[in-house]
Amino acid sequence: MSYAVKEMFRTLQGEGVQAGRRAVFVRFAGCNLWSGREQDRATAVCRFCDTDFVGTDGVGGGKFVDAAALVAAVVGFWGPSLDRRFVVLTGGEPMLQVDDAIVDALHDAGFMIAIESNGTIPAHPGLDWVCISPKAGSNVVQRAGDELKLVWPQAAIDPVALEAWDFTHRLIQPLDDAHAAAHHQTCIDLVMERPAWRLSLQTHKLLGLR
Ligand SMILES: C[S@@+](CC[C@H](N)C(=O)[O-])C[C@H]1O[C@@H](n2cnc3c(N)ncnc32)[C@H](O)[C@@H]1O
Ligand SMILES: Nc1nc2[nH]cc(C(=O)O)c2c(=O)[nH]1
Ligand code: SF4
Ligand SMILES: [Mg+2]
Repeated sequence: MSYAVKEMFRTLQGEGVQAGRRAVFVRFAGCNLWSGREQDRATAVCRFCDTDFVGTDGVGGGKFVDAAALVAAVVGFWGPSLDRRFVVLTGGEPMLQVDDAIVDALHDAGFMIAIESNGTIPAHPGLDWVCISPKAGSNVVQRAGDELKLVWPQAAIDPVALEAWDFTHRLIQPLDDAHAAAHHQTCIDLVMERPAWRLSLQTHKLLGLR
C-alpha cells in the first residue's frame, strides 16, 4: 500500500504524558471527521481542528510508495542514533492509513510508535502508545488505551462518563480558539473537581515549536 503524508518533522512531543520527548511526527493526510476545507468546517463533525492535513505538499510530506520508503524518511528525520527512537503518527486521522506494514517496519527500525487518533477506527494492536481524543457527535469505538486526551470544553461530552473508559491516563486539553484564556480556567476548574483528570497544555505552541 502507498501512504499519503501531509508533512513530516522532528520536534518535541508537545502534548500529553509524553510531552517533552524528542519525536518524529508523521502527519497523514485526510480525516474522516472533516474534509479539511474551511467551507466545510461549520457542518463537519469535528469543527475545532487546529491542523492543515489536506494534500501531501507540506515539508517532508509526499506520497510514499511503501512502508520501507516511509520509514526511511522517518529515520532521515531522526538521524542515525538508535537511542530512544520515538515516532508519533498523527494527521488528519492516522488510522485511515496505518497498517501492519508500517507498524512492523517502524519496529524493525527500533521505534517506539505512538498514535494520536480520534478513536472512531480501532487502533492498530501493535502500537506502543495509544492516545485517543474523542470528538462530540462521533462514534468512538476505541475506548481503551494509554491516554485519553479530551479537548475541553465540548458540548455534549460528559467527562465523568468518560472516566469509565479503560485508559491509563486521562488528560484535559484546553480548546485552542479565540477564547483560549477562558478555556484554560474551565480546564483547571474541572481538574480541581475531578482529580481523575490532569491538565495537558499544547507546549509546542507556547514554545513556538512545530
Ligand atoms: C490534529 S489532531 C490529529 C489526530 C486525530 N485526528 C485526533 O483528532 O486525535 C491532534 C490532536 O490535536 C487536538 N486538537 C485539534 N484541534 C485542537 C484545538 N483547537 N485545541 C486543542 N487541541 C486540538 C486533537 O484533539 C488531537 O488530540
Ligand atoms: N510538537 C507537537 N506536538 C504534538 N502533539 C500532537 C500533535 C498533533 O498535531 O497531533 C502535535 C504537533 O502538531 N506538534
Ligand atoms: S478528528 Fe483530528 S484531524 Fe480530524 S478534524 Fe478533528 S482534530 Fe482535526
Ligand atoms: Mg498539532
